[in-house]
Amino acid sequence: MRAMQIPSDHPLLLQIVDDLATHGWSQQNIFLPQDLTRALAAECRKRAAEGELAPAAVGRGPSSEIREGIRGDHIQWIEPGQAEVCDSYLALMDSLREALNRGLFLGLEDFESHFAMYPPGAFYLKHVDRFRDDDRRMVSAVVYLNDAWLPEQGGQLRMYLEEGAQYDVVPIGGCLVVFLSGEVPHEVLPASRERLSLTGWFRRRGNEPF
Ligand SMILES: O=C(O)CCC(=O)C(=O)O
Ligand SMILES: [Fe+2]
Repeated sequence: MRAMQIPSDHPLLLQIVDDLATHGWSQQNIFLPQDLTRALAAECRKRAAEGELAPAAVGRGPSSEIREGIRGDHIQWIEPGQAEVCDSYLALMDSLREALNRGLFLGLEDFESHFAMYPPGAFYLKHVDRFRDDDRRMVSAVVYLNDAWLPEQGGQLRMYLEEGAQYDVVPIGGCLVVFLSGEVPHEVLPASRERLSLTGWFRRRGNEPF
């Protein structure tokens, strides 16, 4: 798979920056190239088959716990150097990080991300992506890895926007959704089929002294 670095002034990235600045979120239906989407989906399925995905926890640190009544996805955190396809994804997200820093002066320093697999019927109740005791997450970015998804199969990402508005994203392969982590409550609706994605967060530096 080709390395996916693209210039941080690519029109698609500038569009995302502009959307975030004007309304706090952006949806790009054709973001990941089809071959990369397929390869990432295969990598996610392989890891699931090998038992590497684990039920996701709610919260952070010692108080985090598995609560399927809140979220029912299985995840695995991604590290650089594990797989070429994942490195291609990380390179693409790094270009987006640079574009966000250039356009919005967010001071984003790193990116953490995981594969997520929602079995049929699994959901993630309404939440925001920032922890009470850790506000480093600034921008959330989700890419979907599902072939030929139909709206009637469910699994939408529902975002709660200003003035009571709601917006649903159908998790179609190759689509990217980006939003301000602390400002957009959202939920994942249950689906009638397995739902695959990569979810990540751009983070700024913490407030530790020195
Ligand atoms: O998969 C999605 O559409 C969103 C997942 C999500 O909200 C999360 O992992 O925090
Ligand atoms: Fe979330």
